[in-house]
Amino acid sequence: MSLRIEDYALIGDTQTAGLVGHNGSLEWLCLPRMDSGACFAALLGDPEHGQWTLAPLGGARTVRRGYRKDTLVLETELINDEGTVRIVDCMPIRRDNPRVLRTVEGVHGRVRMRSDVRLRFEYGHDRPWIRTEGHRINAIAGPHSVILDGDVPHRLDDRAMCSAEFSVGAGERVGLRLAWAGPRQPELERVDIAKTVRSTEKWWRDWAAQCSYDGEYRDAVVRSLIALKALAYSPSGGIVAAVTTSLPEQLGGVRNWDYRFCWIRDATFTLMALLEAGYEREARAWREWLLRAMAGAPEQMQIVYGVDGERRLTESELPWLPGYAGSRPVRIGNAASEQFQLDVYGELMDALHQARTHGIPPDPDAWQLQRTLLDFLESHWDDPDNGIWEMRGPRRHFTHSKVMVWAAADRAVQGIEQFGLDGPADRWKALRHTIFAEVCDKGFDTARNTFTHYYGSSSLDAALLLIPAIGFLPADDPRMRGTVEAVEKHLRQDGFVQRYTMTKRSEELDGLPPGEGAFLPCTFWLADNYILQGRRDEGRELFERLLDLRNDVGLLSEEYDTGTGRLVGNVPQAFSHVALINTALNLSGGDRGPIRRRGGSGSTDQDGR
Ligand SMILES: OC[C@H]1O[C@H](O[C@H]2O[C@H](CO)[C@@H](O)[C@H](O)[C@H]2O)[C@H](O)[C@@H](O)[C@@H]1O
Repeated sequence: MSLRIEDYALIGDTQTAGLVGHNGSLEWLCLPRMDSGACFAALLGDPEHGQWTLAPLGGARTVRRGYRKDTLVLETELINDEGTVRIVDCMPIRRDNPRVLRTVEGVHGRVRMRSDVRLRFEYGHDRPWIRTEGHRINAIAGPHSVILDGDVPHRLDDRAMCSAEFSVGAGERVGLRLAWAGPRQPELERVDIAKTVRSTEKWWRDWAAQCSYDGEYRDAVVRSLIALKALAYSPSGGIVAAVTTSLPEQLGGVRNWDYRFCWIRDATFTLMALLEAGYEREARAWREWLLRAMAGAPEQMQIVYGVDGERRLTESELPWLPGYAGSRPVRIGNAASEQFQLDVYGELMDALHQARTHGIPPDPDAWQLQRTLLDFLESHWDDPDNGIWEMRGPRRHFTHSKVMVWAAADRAVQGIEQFGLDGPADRWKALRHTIFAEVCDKGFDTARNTFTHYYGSSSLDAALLLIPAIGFLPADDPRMRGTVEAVEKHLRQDGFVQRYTMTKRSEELDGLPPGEGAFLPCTFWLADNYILQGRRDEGRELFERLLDLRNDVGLLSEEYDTGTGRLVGNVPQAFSHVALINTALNLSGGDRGPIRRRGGSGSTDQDGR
């Protein structure tokens, strides 16, 4: 039986990441990069697909679990009749090889422990050749070579499982290390595990200390920032949407996607939250990643890239994996990479505009890129697209997509007016005005007093809750109030918001059978609208309900299944943590919250100019 998605905690080294269950079992680990094949994939299958269990012999229950304050160093305390142990898990920030360090500390009594390591490369498909070299195990298959060593030796059995039994008494410590090396890398040196855990802890604390937010939700905000930092691939500055693939949006369903890639949209949202919280270095690194990834012809711009800017993210299925809770297919790669999504241009222009506003020194290449994008948009803004929700059905004129092209034109105009950049201001103003008028005409249903999902439709889209944040219309505009009411009435489920109207007919729209959880970022956006409308108490109440959905270590996935009361979808999800940070800052910031500053710059076309 799989653990629940909320039973997992994250460890990572800002280049790759793993998930540890509340029972001390490491069930997901991709080496050497976040998007590499997993060597532990039990999360999407069973122990034979790769897993490292570390637990008291004969069972135990978890008494406490949490990260050491302001770090990504995880502690899991387990108890049984013999006593209590604490497992400390982390991945040191990488200088050379990716490593997982697992330390068992005796807290009370003397506890007999067992470590079982099943290394299976390529998502549980490849059983490696495993050799014992003294105290060390070495598992090799193709490009992978993993060593397992530490204070106690593991022995290999005939089922390719490496096991160790040992005991720890109060005050004693046993350290274990798993490290990846490429095929031609030199012999790995032994490390002082305790010292390395301490330096990892310090690294995260120093990073968290840079956070400029010190409001009432500081702990939740810092935990989310740490999750985002773990999603940023440090060698390039790319930011992945989540560290997992194929955790289902509906338990047992088919909406299972690979999120270990850098969506321009998710990454720009992430960047803005990092900027708001004082992390400028990450913002610069992301801009560099972006310029490299997007270099070339604008018509070839993708909506999602690999962590190093790779373009080919071919989607395929892994038929040997039964999927999380039987949710098939398990997919790697993502066909959304071939989609056309207009909103991305607006998000990108907005992110670069916010970077300027925050005083990040301008980069001439970045402005040149923006000019090229605007040229492209001038002749393509009225093409149908796949939209923010990456619809796999026919392309349409999504209202949110057009609003975001308006945002692209608006930020370009602001670049000229506020920062003295060079460009055809009158042409871009005219474009902005044309789009504004068209959206208000074709994307708004006057009879129902709401913006609609796509031109001429009667269905709804929670992405339109972003309109005030973007600055297209203020939150107290009657059309926006009407849209919020419609979302409350038709897209809410037990208080949480679904992305868009989902009926049997909507299968034609997204190309998938209906059924998924409430989308957590959309629910945060509803809270933002309450705050902007002056309904602060409702905003706070909804925000605190969302905070309660975090698991015991403060992590959120993408969606929440209100029926079963469980988190669903990939985890930890950047989109959800970004939205959490923004709403916390909006609640604490009063008139200076990010949403006001971002959308309320007064450059809008509200009067239809
Ligand atoms: O619902 C179908 C689509 O679902 C995924 O996209 C979602 O996740 C993306 C990454 O967080 C996000 O940018 C997008 O807005 C979401 O709809 C999936 O990646 C797509 O392939 C799929 O078509």
